[in-house]
Amino acid sequence: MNTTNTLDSNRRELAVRPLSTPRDLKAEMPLSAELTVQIERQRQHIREALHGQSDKLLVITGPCSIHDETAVLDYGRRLAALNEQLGDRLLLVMRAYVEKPRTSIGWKGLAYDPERSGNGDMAAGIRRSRAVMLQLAELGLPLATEALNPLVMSYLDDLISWTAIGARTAESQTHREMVSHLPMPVGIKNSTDGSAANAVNAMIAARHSHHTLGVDADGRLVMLDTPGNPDTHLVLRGGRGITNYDTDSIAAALTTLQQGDCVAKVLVDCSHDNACKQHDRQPAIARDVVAQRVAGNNGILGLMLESFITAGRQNDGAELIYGQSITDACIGWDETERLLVELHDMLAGA
Ligand SMILES: O=C[C@H](O)[C@H](O)COP(=O)(O)O
Ligand SMILES: C=C(OP(=O)(O)O)C(=O)O
Repeated sequence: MNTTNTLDSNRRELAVRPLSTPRDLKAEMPLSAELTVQIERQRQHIREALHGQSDKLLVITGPCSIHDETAVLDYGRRLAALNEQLGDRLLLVMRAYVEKPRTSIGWKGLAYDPERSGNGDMAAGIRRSRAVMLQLAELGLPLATEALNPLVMSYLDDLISWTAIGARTAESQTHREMVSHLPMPVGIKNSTDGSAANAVNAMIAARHSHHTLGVDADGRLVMLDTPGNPDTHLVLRGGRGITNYDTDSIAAALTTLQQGDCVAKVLVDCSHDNACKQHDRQPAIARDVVAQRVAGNNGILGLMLESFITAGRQNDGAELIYGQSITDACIGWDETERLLVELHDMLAGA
């Protein structure tokens, strides 16, 4: 599978490296019958929170990106243990992000370049992504990821309970068509300029059926008739340095959603522009959002945290600090644990 063909092109040399089909990789690393049931149940729990049939607060937490599977599994074990204690009020979902959208260029994630050498190796990257997600799911955790390349998602979709469409892709027709056939709830982020309009248009587009081009499980080009996805919601992540988690911004977002006849629920991303890219602002934002919810704002579905074992971020290199992000800065585990316990206590007053 690591053959490299060089094809002639009128314009430039194109290297083509064949990959396993989604069917073959899934057969090599299959979900057990128990895991299949677990993941469908976890998706259903999120749908219930989304459609007001459960009052659990959805909390999506975990590293900005996966670069070290050992540290990510360590985080997953800690989160799974905490879930035992907090799962009656919090619906904890772990971020398992293997694709990173970049503002311009940069490491694009485990699925693309698992050794971070710059050479890329998607055969190994997608295999390692599926392997680590499978191990995380076996800990009993529901998983969240960002769907960036629809073909990457076709290797991983059965493992995921919640998917994000990022700020940079919410306006893309390809992504909207993909959401319309993803089998799980999907959060769509406001654009990097802070506007929610693209995300709301994406929700409207994604709940409809589409005729589009796709690739089937055996890698054949096919035309897809998608069913439409009724389980989408808005994610507020701020934009251009301006936050949008305050009561007025959330009220405005809920009005925009109602005008588009969309599910009037928002999830607040406490990181990114809401934290002005300062990871240690996240806890105060999370407390503020949960206080709004406890005060009666049921339009708040939940929140997202960028969190890992060691706080902060580091540049990639030979000697890396264990459990620290090499993409966006995260809060550390001790603070995450304290915060989640505190949010759980706050919800006792809801
Ligand atoms: O969440 C991660 C980053 O904010 C996103 O991937 C963009 O990163 P960049 O601006 O460093 O490219
Ligand atoms: C890239 C991310 O977010 P955004 O699309 O909001 O920048 C992320 O959550 O990793």
